Amino acid sequence: MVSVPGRPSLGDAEAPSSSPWKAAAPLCAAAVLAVVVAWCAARAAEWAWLRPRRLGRALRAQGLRGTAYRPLAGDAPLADRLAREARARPPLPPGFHTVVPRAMPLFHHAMAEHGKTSITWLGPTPRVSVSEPELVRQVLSNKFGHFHKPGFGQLQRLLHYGVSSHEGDKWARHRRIIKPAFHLDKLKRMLPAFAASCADMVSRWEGLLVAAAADDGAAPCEVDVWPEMQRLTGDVISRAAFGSSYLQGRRIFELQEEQVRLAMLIANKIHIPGYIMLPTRTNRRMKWIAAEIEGILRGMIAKREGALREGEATSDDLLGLLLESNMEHSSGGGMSTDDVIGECKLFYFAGMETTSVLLTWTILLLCMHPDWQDRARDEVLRAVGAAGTLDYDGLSRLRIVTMVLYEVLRLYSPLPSVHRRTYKPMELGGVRYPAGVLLMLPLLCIHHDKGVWGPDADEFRPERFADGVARASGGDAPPAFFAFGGGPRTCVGQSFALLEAKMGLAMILRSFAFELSPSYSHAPFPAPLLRPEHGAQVILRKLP
Ligand code: HEM
Repeated sequence: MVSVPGRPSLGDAEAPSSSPWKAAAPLCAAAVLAVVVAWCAARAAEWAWLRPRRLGRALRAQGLRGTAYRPLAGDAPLADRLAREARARPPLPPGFHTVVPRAMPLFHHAMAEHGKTSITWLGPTPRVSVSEPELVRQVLSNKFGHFHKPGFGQLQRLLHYGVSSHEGDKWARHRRIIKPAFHLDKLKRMLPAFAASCADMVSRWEGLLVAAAADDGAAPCEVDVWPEMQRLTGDVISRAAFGSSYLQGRRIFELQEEQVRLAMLIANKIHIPGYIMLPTRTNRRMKWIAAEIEGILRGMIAKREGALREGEATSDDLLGLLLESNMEHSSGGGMSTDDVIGECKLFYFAGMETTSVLLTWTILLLCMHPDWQDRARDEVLRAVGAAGTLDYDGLSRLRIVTMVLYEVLRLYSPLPSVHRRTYKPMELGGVRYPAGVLLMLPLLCIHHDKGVWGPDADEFRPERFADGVARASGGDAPPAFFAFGGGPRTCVGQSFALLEAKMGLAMILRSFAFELSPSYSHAPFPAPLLRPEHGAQVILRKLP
């Protein structure tokens, strides 16, 4: 650049005009940042504090009352005391199953104090628990589209994202495509897969008994049936979902098991917005597993779709049936590959732990009620013999086993509660709810309600199901049995679960006798399914 002495150079001339901008730039950036921070803080305050308070005020104005368990508001001692009392309860008197105060102490307390529709605060957000069966039925039927499932966080999306998370048209489309895969005719064809998994378990237990006998000459041995049932139902769903690709299915199952363990580790931090995005070791591992599972499923789906296009018959497994149904619906808008992956992941989550919880409590209750164990075993031996094949006809003859399973589902409902959020302002049971209220339907409490089930509601009495579910709660009232939910979103896999449970129980009953081990301690704990907190130790004996 040429500069003439005494005159400012071009560079000098430019300098004064650009310098105010240069000086202002950091100020502008700081101002923008301050606005963004203030906006985020206002949004966070609105969602985390102001909005819940407004909802609480609106509910109280409607006459609803409740109990708050807000540690910061000095309510912690009450919550602590209830939780302590629930855990320190003495052993149950034989025949009685007072599960609710132990498994849901806070809601039990709120309902005892404030009635069947009451509010509970676990933090600033009010939850309304509704336990009048007629109102629960109205919420689940969702006739006017007033209710949605509560929002699903990023963690849940990582674990599974299928029909249970969708709403509106997307939910209806997925449900239409999935439903045929669970049709009874299709389930009948999956029975050999169920039988193979049960036979593996029985021979494993026989091996344990042989080893125990070799050790000290005494034949019985102790088994914790909780992990055993998890293994069984994981195996069943791997075979039923992926047929010949069963080994890949098992790999998915193992990966998902690890994912659930990791999810439990971070469960108490997940309400922090964006927490799952942080590059912590657990988060990175979670994402790696999600990508690995997706990779395996994508490969399987591509192979099966290719075979379908070539006109090859699908196999009788859930994935094959799902793809077949998807192809039939493709003209009216089928599911994308990502959707199919989401549904496959959901089958594990929805189907595995629920059924293992049911089978575990069934074995424990049959230990506590040996007369029913004998009656159920006699029935199995009469219906199918000690070594006969357990086919669909044989399983449908098992009346006592079915009654036992329903009674266990009532007393120890695997899903103790389900949730809904009001989507629009609406009225329910004479109370006007604004949009955005979280409703908790405590299925377990309803199943133990003496006003509904009679004074023996806490007793194990399978004979109440002798005339079917519809008449079990007595009188002409519609059934107050919600173990599989209700309305259009009722469990799509309930026939699958019941067939699997009948098969598993029948195979165990005809090979083994069982009683509670002295090391067992009774502690139903919702985490979030109702599992035995300290395991389910039983003493097994091989039947002659
Ligand atoms: C004892 C076993 C089971 C119990 C107690 C159970 C319970 C339930 C309940 C209560 C719901 C309704 C949730 C709500 O309304 O928010 C549900 C939904 C669902 N269940 Fe099950 N379930 C069991 C087994 C299974 C199995 C074996 C499968 C599949 C393999 C399955 C798949 C599903 C699916 C996909 C949904 C969502 C349905 C929808 O939103 O449209 N479940 N289950």
